[in-house]
Amino acid sequence: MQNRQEKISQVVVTAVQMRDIEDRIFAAGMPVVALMEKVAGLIARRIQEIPPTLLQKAYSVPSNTPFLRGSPQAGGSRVGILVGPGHNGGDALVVARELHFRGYEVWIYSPFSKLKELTSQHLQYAQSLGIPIYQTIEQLPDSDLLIDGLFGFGLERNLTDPIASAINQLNQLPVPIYSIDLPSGLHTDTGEVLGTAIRATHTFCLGLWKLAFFQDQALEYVGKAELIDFDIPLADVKAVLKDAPRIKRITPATALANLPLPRPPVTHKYKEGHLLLICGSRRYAGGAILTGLGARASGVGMLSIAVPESLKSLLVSHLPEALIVGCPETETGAIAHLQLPEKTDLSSFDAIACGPGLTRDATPIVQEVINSDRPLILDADGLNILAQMGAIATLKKRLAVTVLTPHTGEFQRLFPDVPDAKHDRVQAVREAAAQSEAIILLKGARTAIANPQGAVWIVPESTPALARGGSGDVLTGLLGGLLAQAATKEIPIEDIVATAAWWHSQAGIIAAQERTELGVDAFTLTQYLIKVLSN
Ligand SMILES: NC(=O)C1=CN([C@@H]2O[C@H](COP(=O)(O)OP(=O)(O)OC[C@H]3O[C@@H](n4cnc5c(N)ncnc54)[C@H](O)[C@@H]3O)[C@@H](O)[C@H]2O)[C@@H](O)CC1
Ligand SMILES: Nc1ncnc2c1ncn2[C@@H]1O[C@H](COP(=O)(O)OP(=O)(O)O)[C@@H](O)[C@H]1O
Ligand SMILES: [K+]
Repeated sequence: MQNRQEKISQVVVTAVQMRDIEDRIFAAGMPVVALMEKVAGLIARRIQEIPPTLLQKAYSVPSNTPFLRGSPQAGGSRVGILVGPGHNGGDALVVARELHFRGYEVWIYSPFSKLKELTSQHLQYAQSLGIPIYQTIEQLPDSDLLIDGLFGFGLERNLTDPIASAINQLNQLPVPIYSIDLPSGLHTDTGEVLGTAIRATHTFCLGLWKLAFFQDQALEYVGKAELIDFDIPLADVKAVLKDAPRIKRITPATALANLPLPRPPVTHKYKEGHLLLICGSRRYAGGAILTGLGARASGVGMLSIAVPESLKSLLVSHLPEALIVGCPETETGAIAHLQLPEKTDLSSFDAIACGPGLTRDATPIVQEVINSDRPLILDADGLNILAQMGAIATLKKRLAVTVLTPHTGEFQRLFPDVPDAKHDRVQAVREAAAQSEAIILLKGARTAIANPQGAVWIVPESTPALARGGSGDVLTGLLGGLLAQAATKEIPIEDIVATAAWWHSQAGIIAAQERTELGVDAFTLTQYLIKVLSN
């Protein structure tokens, strides 16, 4: 059985769900004031673990620097506490009080005249302790660190002046900012900037992961994110989420559980999946190689790769283990139609992945695989051709599962009527999956995957090192290989898709750690895939 921490770490909630969960806890008897003490106490302890050296230099530290633990020696540091009108401000004031007693030089910025009662009481007590309190931004003294308790998930509308311009000025200060719950100014669900927002170096997300943390548009505001677990009972989480479609963070445990490991001791290559890749053109030869290398890393039992005839010897030289199927070419060097070896047809394959490097001249072959009854992944030009056919109507006719792997541009071409994928990627991918009855993987800094039933999986961490031509081709091959291997097992396809996306991102992260964010070209990425499992 999974332990509580693992289960909590998978959960992602909206603001409304978080409010409902908290309400249940309060209704059950937990006093609000006690919970605030508990939560803020945990935050204060985390702040004390930041070594002074990191504080002074933190604004120049790369965003992937881990928190350093076990050095509670930061007494004497100057900490500015930014206090808003609600309970986010209340949390911040408890942190202010705790740090004051631990020997930090604390000041408070409290620009609002009307505060919630509990927040007001904490402010009054802080004042009685002699902690300086300022109402205007011009009065603020220097600090080594700012703690942002202006707004949490209670932010309701766009920020306006004077608080908006104060936030803009605070963002200019050369000190790290630690946000409580989420950076003030971000929409809790969409991650949209409501007027303006704090650019945090770190954010302590309280209790359960909020959706904003996984929306691309929020990432540059969130900085390094950490969950502060304050013992929300799982029963309350379940009670609130029971009927809602799930949004799940993919964790290492869930991803690894879906891998075809260990292999049964008695097996053979066709039992471990036969994947057909259809990719490449005279113009885009490399994409076919990268897709093949991604598939190789999946461990798939048999790999066939259909390419234009003129690419055959190139592919053989890079992937000697694969069966390379040379196909007749169009004048432009695209695959004209599929020409499989004798006694083979599409039913010979456990899965098909089609698209990287095809060019739009390969329409007949895309049509052919769409008409087949095989599990199918469409990527790149496969998606562009599908968009021309009319994605939703075409996909609804399919008899087997389809997985689409668009980036935002491809997504918009496929689903022009789904609301802007840049505004709320999670909602957009969910809607597209429901409309098309396909599984959709929307690529991005935080890749999101949805099934037609409305469930969503999110890759919680990745690296901009992957923003390079060809890394998507690697993912298509990897996913194809896993899908083919899963054909004989009873693992839901969407779980396989989530596993592939997680694996791909982890390989990028490990490669970037060793080689910097500039050292992860797509070929290199293929060489790091297996390290994710063997580390
Ligand atoms: N109750 C507790 O003890 C707990 C508190 N937590 C903290 O409480 C926060 C939620 O508290 P609240 O519900 O009080 O909400 P917030 O503190 O996020 O802010 C809401 C307050 O801001 C005002 N407001 C909203 N939008 C505004 C705008 N655009 N301009 C000016 N004012 C605006 C509202 O009128 C309200 O007073 C969480 O984010 C978290 O930090 C919880 O995480 C843990 C439990
Ligand atoms: N900023 C980023 N952070 C993390 N991953 C990224 C980022 N930008 C791109 N990626 C990942 O890199 C891959 C790019 O794929 P794609 O856009 O199809 O490009 P290509 O087809 O040229 O390889 C996707 O898996 C995507 O999620
Ligand atoms: K905040």
